[in-house]
Amino acid sequence: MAELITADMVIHDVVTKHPETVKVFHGHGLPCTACAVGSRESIAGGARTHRLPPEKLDLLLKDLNAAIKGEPVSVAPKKAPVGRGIPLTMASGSGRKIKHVIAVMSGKGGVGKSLVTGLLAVSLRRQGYRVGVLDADITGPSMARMFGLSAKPTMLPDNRIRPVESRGGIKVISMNMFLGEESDPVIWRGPMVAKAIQQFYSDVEWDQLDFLLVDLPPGTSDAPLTVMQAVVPDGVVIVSSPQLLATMVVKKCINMVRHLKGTIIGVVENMAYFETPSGERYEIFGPSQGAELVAITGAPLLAQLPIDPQVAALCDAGRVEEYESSAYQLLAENFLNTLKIKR
Ligand SMILES: Nc1ncnc2c1ncn2[C@@H]1O[C@H](COP(=O)(O)OP(=O)(O)OP(=O)(O)O)[C@@H](O)[C@H]1O
Repeated sequence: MAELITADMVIHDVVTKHPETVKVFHGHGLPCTACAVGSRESIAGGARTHRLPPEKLDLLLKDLNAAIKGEPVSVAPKKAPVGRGIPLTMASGSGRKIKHVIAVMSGKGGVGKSLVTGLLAVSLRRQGYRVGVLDADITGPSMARMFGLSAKPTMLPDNRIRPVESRGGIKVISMNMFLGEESDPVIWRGPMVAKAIQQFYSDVEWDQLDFLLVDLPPGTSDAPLTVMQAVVPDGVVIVSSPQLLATMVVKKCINMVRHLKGTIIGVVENMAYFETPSGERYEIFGPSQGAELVAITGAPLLAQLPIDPQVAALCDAGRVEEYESSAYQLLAENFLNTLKIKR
């Protein structure tokens, strides 16, 4: 028997499973599928928000159930607004194949988002999790280089894309993999960038993953907005450095996540100190701002990472997976504890 759509179901789950219902929602005056809130809102909640009387809610449910059976509906199925948060469906997805989509963000450039993304992926993979990395920094991608990947992604039937797998088994997709030369520039306006990110998420055959880590470019404009509204991550990790300026700009990013009703699962303070071989610590970029970040976000400090020339050298050489560090192990442990994940 076909599944029945009921008022308590989450809009995101309904449209993910039945994309044909997007137009029905919209036809009934509920633009929730184009809003980040729709990812957590029930149908009844959406109806309340948009002041739909009970009899109209009943009619909406009747039409939704008719639509999934291919039967006629009572409203003209309007075209839904695109690109403003309709949760994207995964490639060939019957149900959700990725358990956790986590965005790594910072308002400020160069604080080490990519490094944190890469090393968190490595630590999780070492613990046996199935991990993917989506490099959403379309114009300044770094993931292919960090993992030493020069192969091109394979095109599958139906124009889907198979990501490139690292030596350690991490699935990676990055714009550089599609360029003739690594140094070729990507000179695109915002909508093109947004489209590429959407394709990296929905047209890539990620298969079953425990974690898809999304490395975002700095700032609060097109790319982070696309990820927050269209991909709708389950959580966001904020990366900062102790510099006051970085912290100030990072606050903008925290406010953006809040504004879009995202969940900050933790903060990471990178470049927190430098430790000499004899164990002396120097706070090169000033005293830690970790406590302030915790106070602002209400989320735990997942790690304070040292400046380590070795990690920079390994990233440049495409050998990030060879890096060993207790600080990153702790980052992964705290991350998993925060999410309360068991293998
Ligand atoms: N803790 C660290 N120790 C040593 N080098 C680091 C550390 N963190 C980052 N780096 C180096 O600093 C540079 C910038 O780091 P990264 O690319 O990760 O920053 P980002 O925030 O992703 O930058 P962008 O704003 O360009 O996206 C890289 O060369 C990286 O290897």
